[in-house]
Amino acid sequence: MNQEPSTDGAALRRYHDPDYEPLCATLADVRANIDRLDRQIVPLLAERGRYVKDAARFKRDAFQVSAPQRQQEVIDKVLALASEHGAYPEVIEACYRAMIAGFIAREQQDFAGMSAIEEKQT
Ligand SMILES: C=C(O[C@@H]1C=C(C(=O)O)C=C[C@H]1O)C(=O)O
Repeated sequence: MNQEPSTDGAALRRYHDPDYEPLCATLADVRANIDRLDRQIVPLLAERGRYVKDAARFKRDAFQVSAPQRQQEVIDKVLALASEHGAYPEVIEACYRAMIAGFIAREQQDFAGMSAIEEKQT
């Protein structure tokens, strides 16, 4: 029978690593911290999305909206940050690839609803 874990009981397992320092006494405490971080992460993603929207103003076509070279730069940059902060690199890469795909889909929609500004002749 599948059952969700108890949130208020004591730990049921331990890590073999003798240096592992537990963070929380209960799963409820773990989840309260995850919820606290999610409340910080989502507003940051909303702000990131507003900058992605603004980026569309500077582009000529769908290829420029996609900007694959910049995408790779972002992945490389966040993998370096992951290493600096001890984050799981495969999780960070998967999150960012999914996130950028979502942002580009939105940016393509935004782009389609814009009109070009006539360029001044010099
Ligand atoms: C925001 C941009 O547009 C797109 C979105 C990106 C992102 O979410 O980081 C990166 C490159 C582009 O695919 C940009 O060109 O900088």
